[in-house]
Amino acid sequence: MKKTPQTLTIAGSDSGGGAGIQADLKTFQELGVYGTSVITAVTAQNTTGVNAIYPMSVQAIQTQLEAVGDDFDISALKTGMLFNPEIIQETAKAIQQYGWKNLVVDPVMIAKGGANLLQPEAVEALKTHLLPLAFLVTPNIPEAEALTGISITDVFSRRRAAERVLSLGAQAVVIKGGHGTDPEYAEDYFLHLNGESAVFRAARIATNQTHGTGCTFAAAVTAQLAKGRELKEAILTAKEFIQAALSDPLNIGKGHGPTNHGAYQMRRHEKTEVNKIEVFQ
Ligand SMILES: Nc1ncnc2c1ncn2[C@@H]1O[C@H](COP(=O)(O)OP(=O)(O)O)[C@@H](O)[C@H]1O
Ligand SMILES: Cc1ncc(COP(=O)(O)O)c(N)n1
Repeated sequence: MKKTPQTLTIAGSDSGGGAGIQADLKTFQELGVYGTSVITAVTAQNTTGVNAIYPMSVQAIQTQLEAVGDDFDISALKTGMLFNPEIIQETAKAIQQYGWKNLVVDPVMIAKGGANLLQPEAVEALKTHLLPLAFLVTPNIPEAEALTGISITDVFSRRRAAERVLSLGAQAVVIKGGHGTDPEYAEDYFLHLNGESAVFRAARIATNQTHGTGCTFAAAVTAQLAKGRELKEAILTAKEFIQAALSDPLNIGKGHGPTNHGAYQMRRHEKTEVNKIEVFQ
């Protein structure tokens, strides 16, 4: 009997439903994989900001990881908000113990409203314990700068930062361009340890409905990897998914609204064109 691909997200809960665990599970569902979750922290959050963060105890995280690891065949997984060094270490330990492959590390650091979702002292733990296990790391521009100490101002510094991330032990990196200054395009830069590189370019959409874009993008890559897609193909689908999710806004909340997780499948169903993604090798 054919089994549904099973995935795992290890991340924080967003009570507003647009980012974190909630965004990941919605994305998994939309892309046809089964999603499990380990909650690292509960945030009291909505589209206007993060009001409070309640990290889970290491024991609560360990037992969730065990519950998932002992029962499910995880084909791909992602990490999001990990908050502190202890949670990062526990997560890395379980990934190694269960031999989970296809790890997508979204090195979540700061929420759009400015709240710290990773303690500053945890950046080192992320570099030491988690990046060496990563099949793909998906930093946005400020996260890539924090991981590498390189200020990204042009395509050359972007390449150097990507190389530096790979030197920390990850197999591949995508530096996402949502925070870039180009008014026309949102460009994501891919670099693999085997030397392959690519630029995924989409038309920049003028919107403030961007809450959870990074989580959604990484979850979409994870879902596609779980289905056995090749890495660059998985990234292209993720880019199409986020482009559709940004193109059909839900207009929910008073601040940075969530993206529309249902838009990609809706557009495929209705055969509506999504803004084309250009890929430059
Ligand atoms: N305004 C936008 N228009 C089109 N794509 C965007 C826009 N903002 C972000 N993206 C895309 O969404 C994904 C998440 O990127 P980014 O916003 O940089 O991450 P994060 O949410 O982690 O800060 C990337 O593929 C990026 O190119
Ligand atoms: C629990 C949680 N995890 C992650 C994010 C980052 O969201 P974004 O994808 O917009 O960077 C968030 N705001 N809340």
